[in-house]
Amino acid sequence: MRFFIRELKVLGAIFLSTFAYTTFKIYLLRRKYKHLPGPKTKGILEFYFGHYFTINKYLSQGNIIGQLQLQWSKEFGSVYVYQFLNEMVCITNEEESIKTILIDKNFPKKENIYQIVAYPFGQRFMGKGLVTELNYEKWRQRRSFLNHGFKKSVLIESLNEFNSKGDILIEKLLKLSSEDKSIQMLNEFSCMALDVIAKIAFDLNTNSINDREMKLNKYISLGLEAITMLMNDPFSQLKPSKLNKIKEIKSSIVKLRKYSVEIFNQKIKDFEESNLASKTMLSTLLKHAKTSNELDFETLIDDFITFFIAGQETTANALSFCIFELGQNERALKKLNEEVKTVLGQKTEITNDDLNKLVYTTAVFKESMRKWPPVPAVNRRAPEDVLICDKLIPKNAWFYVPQFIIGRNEKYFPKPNEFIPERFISEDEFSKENRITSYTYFPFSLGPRNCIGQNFAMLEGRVILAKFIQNFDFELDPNQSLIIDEWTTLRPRDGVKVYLKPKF
Ligand code: HEM
Repeated sequence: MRFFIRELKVLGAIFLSTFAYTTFKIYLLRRKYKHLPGPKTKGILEFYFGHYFTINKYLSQGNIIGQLQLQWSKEFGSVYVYQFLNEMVCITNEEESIKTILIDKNFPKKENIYQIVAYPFGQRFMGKGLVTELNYEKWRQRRSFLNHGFKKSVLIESLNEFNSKGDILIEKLLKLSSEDKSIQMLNEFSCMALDVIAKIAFDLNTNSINDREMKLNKYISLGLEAITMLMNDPFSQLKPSKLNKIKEIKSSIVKLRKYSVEIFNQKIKDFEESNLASKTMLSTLLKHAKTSNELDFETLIDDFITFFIAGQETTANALSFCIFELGQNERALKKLNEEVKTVLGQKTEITNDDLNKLVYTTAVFKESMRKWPPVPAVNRRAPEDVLICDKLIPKNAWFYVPQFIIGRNEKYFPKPNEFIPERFISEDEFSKENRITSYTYFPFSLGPRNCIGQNFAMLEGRVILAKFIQNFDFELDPNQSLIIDEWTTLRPRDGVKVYLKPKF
């Protein structure tokens, strides 16, 4: 009994000292950021947890975090901070500050956030792939040899592949449209985008557009859901209500890896037989792996998975948002229809010349990424003190760099909640009222760690949007919610359901 009491005392002492230490650390943290504006915390609970409860309540009401941050931005100005558990999140919506963080200082990615992306719930997901590689030297080496394949001039050679996957999608939509049911466009775009990246990057014929059993989409979605769950609520792992979901997610990530290893091994065999003559991204990776001691098999799989995820989700969401907005904006849809009819008529093979003429189509794609940037923010850490909007931000601050919020800053984008593609057309008067620069509009991020696939996405997005408009009239199904979810990427909750009417 006496032994038990002694144990209890020791445990009590450990608990008390941990509690005192945590309290002191949080007190110091809050003091360091006291000079900065931002929503204040109330009471003892918020002293420890910051705005954790406010944020989770807000999200549970069907909102995305960007909307709350946007409200705070309007209230607290161009730079502000809020506490989230034991960290301070620093948000700025000023052009100059974006330049400082992403270009001039080129602050590194915030380690613990990208660690979640790499290993959600401890499962290797993107691992040390290009998005989540935090070792600058290793990343730089890989990025520099991969860059070539993503140059516009190189990708234009693959326009036929974008066209042919687009045609398969149109065929499928034609069939579905005869069934007199509404069609969920996000689903269809996701399958198409998966097939495009599989073919162009890895010379793989996944045919998920026509293969309902293709599981890759589901595995990827669940992995992304895991990341968002952990970012919004690091305690989700401890909540019994989430246990089944987490089990499903973990098993899905394991299956994704297993599937990737299988196809990757098959591809390696094919490539060895063809002496790595192909010019796809996969052969570039394999060639590099042969000459570099750094790149092991698991990292190759990480990159394989990374390119599937980064190349599929984002583009599919961007395209779905185009349909989402066009379905609610008759005027823009009419103009787009007219342009596509004039430039393309009934031709099926879209060339680079056609794309140059599809000015309004390009503007629609860009405007939809302004309102709904598929990647709504990137996370950086300041390894040194830095002046942002004349305010001193302390070393190690967490910068949440929000494409979503800047895209809705009235100073740069008048009528920010309206969908007005003309703001991206330099000849249009309205574009002059906007201030669109690399630092106010950056859906693909900025600086050395910007999106390697942006040319790819711009080609794919415009080809597919133009083909869709060329072939169909459509109406949004009124029986759907227009709520937007954030699963790392932004996505329409009901996937944009439409009724299609073929034009020909
Ligand atoms: C509309 C489509 C797309 C959007 C909005 C988008 C956006 C972004 C953003 C914001 C980043 C920076 C992420 C960060 O710093 O955390 C990024 C990185 C990346 N994206 Fe994209 N992306 C798109 C399409 C693509 C495509 C089609 C590919 C591949 C073919 C791709 C591959 C990548 C990769 C590999 C990175 C990491 C680059 C690096 O760190 O070196 N993305 N993308």
